[in-house]
Amino acid sequence: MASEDVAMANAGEADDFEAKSQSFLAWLRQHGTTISSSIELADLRQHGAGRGVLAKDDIAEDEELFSVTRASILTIATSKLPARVKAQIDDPWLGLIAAMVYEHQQGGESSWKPYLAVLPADFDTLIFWSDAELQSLRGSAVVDKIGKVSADKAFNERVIPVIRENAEVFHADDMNDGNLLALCHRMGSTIMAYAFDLEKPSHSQPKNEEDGWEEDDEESESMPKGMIPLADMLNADADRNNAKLYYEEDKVVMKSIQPIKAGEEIFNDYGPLPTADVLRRYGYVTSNYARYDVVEASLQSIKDVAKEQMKLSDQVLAQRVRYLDEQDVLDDAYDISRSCNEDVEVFSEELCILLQTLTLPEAEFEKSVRKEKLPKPELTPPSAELLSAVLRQRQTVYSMTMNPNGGTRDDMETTAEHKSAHRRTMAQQVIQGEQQVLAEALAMLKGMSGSTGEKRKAEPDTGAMSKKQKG
Ligand SMILES: C[S@@+](CC[C@H](N)C(=O)[O-])C[C@H]1O[C@@H](n2cnc3c(N)ncnc32)[C@H](O)[C@@H]1O
Repeated sequence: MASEDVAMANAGEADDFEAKSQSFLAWLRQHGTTISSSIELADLRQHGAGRGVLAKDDIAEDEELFSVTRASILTIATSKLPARVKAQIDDPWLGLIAAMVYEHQQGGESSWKPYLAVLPADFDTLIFWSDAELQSLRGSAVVDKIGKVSADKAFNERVIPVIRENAEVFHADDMNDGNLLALCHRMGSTIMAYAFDLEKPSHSQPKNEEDGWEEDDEESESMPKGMIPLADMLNADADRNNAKLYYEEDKVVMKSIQPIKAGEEIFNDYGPLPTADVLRRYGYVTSNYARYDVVEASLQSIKDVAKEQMKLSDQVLAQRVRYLDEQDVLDDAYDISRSCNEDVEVFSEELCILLQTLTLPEAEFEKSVRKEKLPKPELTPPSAELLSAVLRQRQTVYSMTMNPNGGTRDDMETTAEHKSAHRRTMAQQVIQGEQQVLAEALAMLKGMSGSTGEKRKAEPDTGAMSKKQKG
């Protein structure tokens, strides 16, 4: 939504918004939260960013901004959900969903009521998009990562039956399965955008100190999850991250990691996410994350183009792919990154090995197999040409329904129409970002292959390398 629309839509609840913030702050203090007098919880709806935390005074590096007691973090362990019900759900993420559904259903009886009142009830995360809205993201691999089907299966099979079985505990007697599923979606999306993976106190150091980013998905899935009041009121900005959460024995502490000027916003670190994933997980887009944008090239698309371009028989293609699988270097899909992203290669080593393997002359491939060696992770002219063809084909898959007015029209009347238009505008930004990735990658490949776009026969390895591999 444009900021005026957000302001208009929110005008009616202005007082309510502020009253909720105040009662949340009072609740935090009652529960042992300490808050530096140099920061404030602010209304950033004019900027389309809900609540956020601002510096009121200049803040030095490594200054404590606030601390939250472990007991006020909402987890499956701290929730008042009866132990016998907790024992029925053994997954950290589903457990927290059940705990949040329980606390939400307790209404005024919940110890977290003033906190739950500042959490959103409405989301723009992709799980809530209609099929028509998702069409505007066609081409982006993010559409296949939403996971609605598997989430619904988990809710329907592992959470809702537990709620039904304990309907009295959950005050869910008069709720049908549709209402319960909607509540699971709401809590699941809240967790995705707000929850933290809780580290053990003994670490007493920032999340994943090694590189400052979040741990990978697999590691993250098994960690206990918790909703940390106030810590989750920090917005994010890939370019201006200035705060970090530290885990101590009986509290968590947010500290500045660089000097912050009075009036500046305090940002937490959401990780090096492509714009598409910021939209999927957090329901908004910003150009700040564009340097992390990627385009996925699937193994299948590479095989299809190789078959056509290199004139490989099915048998040869299968033999080469099998060899890479046996060597454990085969992926289902390969990310193409941007050269301005210093953290990764534009073309990964695994992708280069695949392309090399597919373009090697037969005798060289057989030699590699005999010696049990993989081709070097380099881009030779033939492999650069193969990749160019893959990426040119990839360009054609994207949704082409660009809206020159940025999604909004004068004749839009309902909130639903505005919401849908806003979502399509965000989708456009994702698609444009991915097309930029493709355009840059193709320009780089042109330099490597000297390609005119015409097909060339496979040539022996001449050792051309991608920009970053050289460095
Ligand atoms: C952890 S919460 C941060 C607090 C949130 N603004 C609120 O009012 O509750 C994450 C959510 O904040 C919003 N958000 C975070 N960073 C943002 C930004 N830079 N611009 C706009 N919205 C942002 C997104 O809606 C996201 O899902």
